Amino acid sequence: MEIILASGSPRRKELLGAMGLTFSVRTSCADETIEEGLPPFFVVEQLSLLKASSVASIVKSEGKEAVIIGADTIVVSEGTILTKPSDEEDAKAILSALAGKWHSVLTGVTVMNTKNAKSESFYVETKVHFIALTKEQIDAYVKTGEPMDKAGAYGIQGRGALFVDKLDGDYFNVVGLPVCKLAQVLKAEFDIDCMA
Ligand SMILES: Cc1cn([C@H]2C[C@H](O)[C@@H](COP(=O)(O)OP(=O)(O)OP(=O)(O)O)O2)c(=O)[nH]c1=O
Repeated sequence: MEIILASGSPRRKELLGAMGLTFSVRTSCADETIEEGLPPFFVVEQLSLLKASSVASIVKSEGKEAVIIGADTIVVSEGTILTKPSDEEDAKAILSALAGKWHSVLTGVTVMNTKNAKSESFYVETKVHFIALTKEQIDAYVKTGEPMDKAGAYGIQGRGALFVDKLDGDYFNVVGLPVCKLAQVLKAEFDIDCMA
């Protein structure tokens, strides 16, 4: 069965590749608007489901079958959901809110088999702590452009690593894909064994 990653994220492509799987990539055109007041874990699971379903309909309309993987990552700071910054000012405001505190990074994942309509959604939470940051440090980081396509306005895999002094959970979950949990779900529910 063909495996399709329903994501335009280069990080997710790299991580799924590192799991040893052969797959293709199709970008979803799902509407990622977040309804107010929903619990963050529900939001990420729903968005991952939307992304996977959107690609599943295209695959089905082409008369093909596949196992589709969709994912979504958000940052939660003091109960507020932070997605990608809308502009540089927003990125600065987000980073100021994260500085000197703990926040959570949640990635929701949906795996869907179009052949039998089996679908599994789950999420993984990683807690991340930032050191205190000065306005100058935040401005300099935003100038690099790194924050603009990332939830929470930082990339732990890049210069954003300089802000992180503590982490509790799966590092890869922060980068966009909880590879260990995903491998377990693929094996248990979809008979796809990454370790074979
Ligand atoms: C916190 C953090 C997020 N991110 C990224 C992971 C995700 O790509 C992105 C969150 O946006 P998403 O909407 O989850 O994903 P995306 O728009 O990049 O890709 P697609 O919807 O097509 O799957 O933030 C990092 O790369 N490093 C980090 O440290």
